[in-house]
Amino acid sequence: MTPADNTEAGDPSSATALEARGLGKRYRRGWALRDCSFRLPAGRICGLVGPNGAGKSTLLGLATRLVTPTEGELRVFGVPVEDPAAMPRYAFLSQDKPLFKRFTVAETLRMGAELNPGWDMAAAERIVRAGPVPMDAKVGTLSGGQRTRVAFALAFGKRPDLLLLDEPMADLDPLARDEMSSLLLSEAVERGTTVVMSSHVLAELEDMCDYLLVIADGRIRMAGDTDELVPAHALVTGLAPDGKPPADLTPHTVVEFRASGRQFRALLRPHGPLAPDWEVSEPSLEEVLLAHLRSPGTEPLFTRAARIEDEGIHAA
Ligand SMILES: Nc1ncnc2c1ncn2[C@@H]1O[C@H](COP(=O)(O)OP(=O)(O)OP(=O)(O)O)[C@@H](O)[C@H]1O
Repeated sequence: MTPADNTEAGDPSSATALEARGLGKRYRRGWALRDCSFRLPAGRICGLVGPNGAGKSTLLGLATRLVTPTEGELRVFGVPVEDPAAMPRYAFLSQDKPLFKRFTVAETLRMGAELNPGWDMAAAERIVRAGPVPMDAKVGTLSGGQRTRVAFALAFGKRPDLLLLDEPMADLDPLARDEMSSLLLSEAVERGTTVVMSSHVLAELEDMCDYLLVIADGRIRMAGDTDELVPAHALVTGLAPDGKPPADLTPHTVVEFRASGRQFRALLRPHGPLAPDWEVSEPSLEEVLLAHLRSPGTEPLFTRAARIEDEGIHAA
């Protein structure tokens, strides 16, 4: 797909917000991200999940030009990320949310207006006022949660088509977290903004995200629509008298196997009928994620929407 195909298409929902091909970043210590190929369709709320050091911030850094790739390419709405034309399309909220402490909230928003041609002051003020955060307060005097709200206002005021968030809710109390997630969802849905949000809170991802990128050891392990990824798995329990995986499991991709006493419990991707004497249920998103995070060696799984052709990746 050419950039023109992607950005000029009448239906924005048919566009691709992010597309990575063979993307990789190597530091002196080794690869932080490797062989990263995926597609994120526009308009999705995408959770970026993985253990500490998996490569999530590196991927967000590559998407915002804070990190230079060692290999491969990344496109934002069809435009190579290094092309200045990509910059107005996205906003980034980093973990440390850098803001000028001596500026008041109002001055911070005015700075946003001056730096961003498409600035939407009404939207930025609405987000701040819902706090409530006093407009004349210096940023340095605000609580962590209030600062997060101002940072969100700065990001949304830019009216980005793609919003990249690195653990945005980490410093919020449960109430503020709930409030900011609703705000994030309603603002994103209203404008069709694509969101990529890294988080360690699996319940948060389950509530908010309709798309997932799961990373472990610098590689994409699972990518695609949540409502296809989860049903591609089954949670089965059955008899394993010797504590070993029974032969009936062989045709299936076993993500995780646990034996206790004479019973086993396995999370698997079925390939064909399951043994009739097993008890089978559909796992929750959290169960699927935990099993994959505990078993990073499992064959990667990509749904059709996430898959980059000819990369030898198995579709769900
Ligand atoms: N500037 C850097 N120089 C050297 N190594 C780095 C640098 N930034 C990241 N790394 C390494 O790259 C790997 C991926 O780090 P990254 O910060 O992307 O992980 P993460 O998934 O965001 O982790 P966390 O959940 O802890 O924030 C880690 O091994 C990290 O030590």
